[in-house]
Amino acid sequence: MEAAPLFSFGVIADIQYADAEDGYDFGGLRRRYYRQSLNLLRDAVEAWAAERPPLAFVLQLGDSIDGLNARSGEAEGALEQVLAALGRLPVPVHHAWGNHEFYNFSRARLVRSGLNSHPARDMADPPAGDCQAYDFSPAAQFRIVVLDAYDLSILGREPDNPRYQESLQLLQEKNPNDNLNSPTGLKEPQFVEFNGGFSQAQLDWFNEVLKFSDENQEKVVVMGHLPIHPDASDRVCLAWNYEDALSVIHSHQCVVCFLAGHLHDGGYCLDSHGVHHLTLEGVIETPPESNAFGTIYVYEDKMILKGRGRISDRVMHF
Ligand SMILES: Nc1ccn([C@@H]2O[C@H](COP(=O)(O)OP(=O)(O)OC[C@H](O)CO)[C@@H](O)[C@H]2O)c(=O)n1
Repeated sequence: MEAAPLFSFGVIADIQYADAEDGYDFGGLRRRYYRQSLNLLRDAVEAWAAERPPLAFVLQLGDSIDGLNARSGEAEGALEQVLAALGRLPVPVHHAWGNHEFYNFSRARLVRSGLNSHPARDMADPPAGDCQAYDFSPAAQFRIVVLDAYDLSILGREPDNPRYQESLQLLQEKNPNDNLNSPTGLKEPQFVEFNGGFSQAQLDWFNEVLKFSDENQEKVVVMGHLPIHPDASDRVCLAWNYEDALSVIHSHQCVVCFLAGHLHDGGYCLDSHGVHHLTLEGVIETPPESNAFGTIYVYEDKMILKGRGRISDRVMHF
């Protein structure tokens, strides 16, 4: 029998709840179960809450409610429902922010919402007060880093904000299409409005966290809404400057796994530096009779993912 894990945690991505009839993705091929996604979340919470020993925390990888809510004026109510479901867990939930958070809320609103899981700020944090990037240590010699993949973005900030202007300039340099959500004809197809990237300030902070972890022989799991490895994603769903994030990770020894959402079909690769990149299947495109969540059991030398529904079991050695 397997020895007891050091700790375990839940993972879930792209719930995209809305009290709306089923629809389809932009391509018209994949069904989106907007209303049912809340029931799948509740089932996930029930399964996690029953686990013994209890989980240490849950990672919610972003896009908790769908952009449809902004159009129907139901964003606050939809978020309340999702947070109430997660609130039944007796453990902390750490939230990444995705594009659908920004279709519904400004960054300023998110900072004051239940999706702000950032602990009390200290001097080592990234400079921008509205950046959802932080780290914590759930157990000796392990660290979790939450990254904000929309720190560079035209979503979530007012046009008079300098970060918005910097992001718009970069996006327009890379994407000459009239519709900035369209990747048609792009050499770097990730440069679309529904993605974003990491500011230099965030990358510098990330580098310092990983330096500390290297020096203290810690293993690090990183999470963010957008995937950063082309073999764990289609090229359209990657973070704008995914290569910069990868360079930071690869200049250190400590990172063992990068968890992301956004690509609802999911993906996985083990990269050339031994880092596991796991992109989780999205709840929103999961039929009501299935599900898409998992529990990760952490050991000294591996993580074992027990997937439910569309998410496969996986052993990730390090
Ligand atoms: N080729 C495209 C794709 C999308 N759009 C528009 O962009 C907005 C966001 O798209 P949406 O599918 O809602 O984003 P998700 O985060 O749910 O999914 C991301 C990946 O596609 C999942 O695999 C929306 O307004 C689309 O209409 C576009 O114009 N052109």
